[in-house]
Parts: sequence; C-alpha cells; structure tokens
Amino acid sequence: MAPTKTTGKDVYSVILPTFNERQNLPIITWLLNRTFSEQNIDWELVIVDDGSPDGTQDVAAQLVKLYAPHVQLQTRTGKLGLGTAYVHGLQFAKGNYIIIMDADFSHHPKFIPQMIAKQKAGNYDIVTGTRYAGDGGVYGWDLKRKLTSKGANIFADTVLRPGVSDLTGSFRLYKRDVLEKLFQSTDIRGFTMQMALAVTAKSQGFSIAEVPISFVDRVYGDSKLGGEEIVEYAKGVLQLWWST
Ligand SMILES: Nc1nc2c(ncn2[C@@H]2O[C@H](COP(=O)(O)OP(=O)(O)O[C@H]3O[C@H](CO)[C@@H](O)[C@H](O)[C@@H]3O)[C@@H](O)[C@H]2O)c(=O)[nH]1
Ligand SMILES: [Mg+2]
Repeated sequence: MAPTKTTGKDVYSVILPTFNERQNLPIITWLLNRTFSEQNIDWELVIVDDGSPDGTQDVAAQLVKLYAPHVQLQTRTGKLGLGTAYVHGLQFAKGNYIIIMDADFSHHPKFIPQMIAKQKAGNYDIVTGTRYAGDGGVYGWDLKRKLTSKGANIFADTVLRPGVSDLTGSFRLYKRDVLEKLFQSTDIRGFTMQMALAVTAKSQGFSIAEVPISFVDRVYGDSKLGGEEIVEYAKGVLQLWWST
C-alpha cells in the first residue's frame, strides 16, 4: 500500500460512477475542470460507467479527448453497483487524494475547495460532506425519501455511535492510502458502503471532519436506490455491530 504523500504536489482524483448520466456528465465535468483550474489544483476525473444503455460512454469518450489529460473512462460490462464502482475506479486513479461523488449534481463541485481546505487544516484522513449539520440540507426529496435517509442515519448512529452526522452520504474526500485500507477492511458494498466505510474508519482510529453541503435531488434521470438497498443497509448496520 502506497502511503499518502505529504511532500510534492498533491493530485486529487475524482471517482465518478455513472449509470445513465449522458445528460449530466458534460456539465459536471465542465464544473470540475473550472473548480480545479481556478484553484490551481492538480486533478483528474475517473469515470466508471457500467455499460449505460443511454450512450453515457460515447459522451464520456468525447470528454476524455476534450479535457485531455485530465479525464479517463473505465468501463464495466453491466450494472454492478455503486460500491464496487469506487473500488474499480481506485485502481486507475493516480492521485494521493480521492474524491468520490455523484454525477447528477446532487453533489456540487463548489464544495470541493472547502473539503480540501478542511482536510489540510487538520490533516484529516477523511472529509465528508454532511447534509445533517451546520448549513447542510436536502432539497427536492419527498417526505418519504427524507425520512428514509434521516432514519437510516439515526438507526446506524444509535446502534454504532460513530459520531458522524451523515453516514449515508457519499460526497467525500479520502487520503488515498486510507481508502485503500478501508476497502480491504470491509467487504460491504452497494449503497450501504458509505456508512460501513465511515464506521470502519472510526473504529480504526482515522479522523473524519465534516463540511456542510446542500444535496439537491437530480434533475435528469432516476435514482437507482430501491427497497432492496434499504434492507441491505439494515443488514449492513447489524453486521458492523457484530464485527466492530
Ligand atoms: N457505475 C455505476 N454507477 C452507478 C450505479 N448505480 C448508481 N450509479 C451512479 O452513482 C451515483 C448515485 O446514484 P443515484 O441513483 O443518483 O443515487 P441517489 O439515489 O441519488 O443516492 C444518493 O444519496 C444516497 C444517500 O442518501 C447515497 O448513499 C448515494 O451514494 C447517493 O449519493 C450517480 O452518479 C449514478 O449514476 C452502478 O450500478 N454503477
Ligand atoms: Mg442521485
């Protein structure tokens, strides 16, 4: 495992899993480029697409050329899930810091400079975007989805007490070697993985700081979260309760 470099120039790799994000991908890539360029930060984007039928890969291939050498496209043959998409993308990422986020603007790149500044301020292992502290919030979800998300956080916090206000959110900055270690430490993947990574990180003594974010529901396309994932999540919390 390569240790996170503390000398030399930092490189931030954004791992962006996509499934049917043809409409969102050009704009999110444009925003990422603008954000990093304005701050004079070295960056790359690793798009991990799972054979989206809507032509996401054709759009991604154009972006690879347009933003060369900053963007790479890594593909898998079928929809294999969000968690394993991050693990897959990490193999190709060159940065010593890894940012994971969604492609549908629920996670706005404007928060990235704040996350980077926060990480540097305390040399934190992880900085997580939080919808449930400070100025953070959720916009555009119906009451059922809001209650599901809040309930999922309260459930895991009650059972596992990790002291992180947004366990299920996935807009995060990790030191690369910390993320690699966490992937090796838990085999929980899917939507449950965000919670499992945060809980495992805390139990291993890694430091986690938070940056309030506004999470805005997607405009284009559909959420891939369903009832099956909610059951998986509850199982994941209990699995961690046994093992940590
Ligand atoms: N490669 C790949 N990408 C996927 C897959 N499933 C979803 N994605 C991508 O993963 C991102 C999140 O998927 P959404 O379907 O938009 O998730 P969501 O319902 O908005 O859920 C969000 O909030 C949850 C917490 O409330 C988070 O746990 C989750 O990670 C995500 O941020 C999007 O960029 C989407 O294209 C998959 O099987 N494979
Ligand atoms: Mg979404």
